[in-house]
Amino acid sequence: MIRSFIYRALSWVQNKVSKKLQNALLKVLASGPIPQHVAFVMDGNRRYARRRHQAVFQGHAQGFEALRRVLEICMRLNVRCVTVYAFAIENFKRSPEEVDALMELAEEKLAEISRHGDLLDQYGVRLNVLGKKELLPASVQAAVRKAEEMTAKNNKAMLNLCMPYASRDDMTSAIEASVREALQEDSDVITITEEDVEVHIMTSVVGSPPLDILVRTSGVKRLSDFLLWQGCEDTQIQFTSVYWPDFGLLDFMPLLLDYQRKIWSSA
Ligand SMILES: CC(C)=CCC/C(C)=C/CC/C(C)=C/COP(=O)(O)OP(=O)(O)O
Repeated sequence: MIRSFIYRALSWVQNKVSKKLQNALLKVLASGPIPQHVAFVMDGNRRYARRRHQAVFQGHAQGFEALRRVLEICMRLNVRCVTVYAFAIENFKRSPEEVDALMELAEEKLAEISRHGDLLDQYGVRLNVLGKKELLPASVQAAVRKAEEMTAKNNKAMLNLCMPYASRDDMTSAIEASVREALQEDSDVITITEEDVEVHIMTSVVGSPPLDILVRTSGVKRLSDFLLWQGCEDTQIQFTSVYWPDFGLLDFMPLLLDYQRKIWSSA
C-alpha cells in the first residue's frame, strides 16, 4: 500500500519534470528555423522487441506509440508536414502473421487517431495515406477512407502515412501519368519535363511542401526505396542509431539543431 503510493507519487513527479523539460526544449528549438516537412523511416521495431524478449507485434505497437509522440512534437514545433514509411510494398514478403498483425494495427490505429478529440483533430492535421492502397485488405482500405474523410477539413498540418509504398513505384506512376497527359496534346513529339512528373508525385498531389529532413532510425544507412524523388535536392538526410520505438525529443533535438545550424550557416 505505502509502496504503491510512493511509486505513484514518484511517477507523478517524473512526469511533471519531464513535461517541464520537454516544454523548455521545445521553446529553445522554436526560436530557430523550423523545417516545413520532415519524414521518418521508422526502423528498428523488431530489434526493439527482440531485445526485450517480446513478440514482434509488440515492437510495432510500441512503434505506433513513438509515431504519436513524434507527431505531437512536430505539431508543437509547427512543422507543416510529416511523412512516415509505415509499410513498404516489399513488406508484403514478411511472414503472413506479421503482415496480418501490421494490417490489424493499422486498421485499429487509423480509427483511433482520426477520432474527434484525438491527436489529428486536436492539432488540425489532415491524414493522407499514400501508396498502392489497392493492395491493402478491404477492411484496411475502408478504415483509410474513413480516416481520410474524418480529417479532410483539417488544414493546419498534414500527416502522410506511406502504406504500402515504394518510391520507384511512385516515380513510375508519376511518369506514366505525365506521358498519358502528353499524349492528349496535339503534337507529334512527346516532351516530359521534371515539373510534369513532380505534380504527379504522391506527396505533391496532396500538397506537401519540399522535404527538408529525412530521418532513418536504428543505425541502418539506406533509403530503402523511400522518397527518392523528394529527397534528392536540398533534403538533409539524418541517421540515428536509436530504434524507432525509443525515439523521442532527446534524440530528435540534435538532428533539428543540426538542421538549424546548416540553415544559419548557408544564410
Ligand atoms: C498506423 C500504423 C500502421 C502505424 C505504424 C506502426 C509502425 C511504426 C510501422 C512500421 C513498420 C515497419 C515495417 C517498421 C520497420 O521496422 P522493422 O520491422 O523492419 O524492424 P527491424 O529493422 O528491427 O527488423
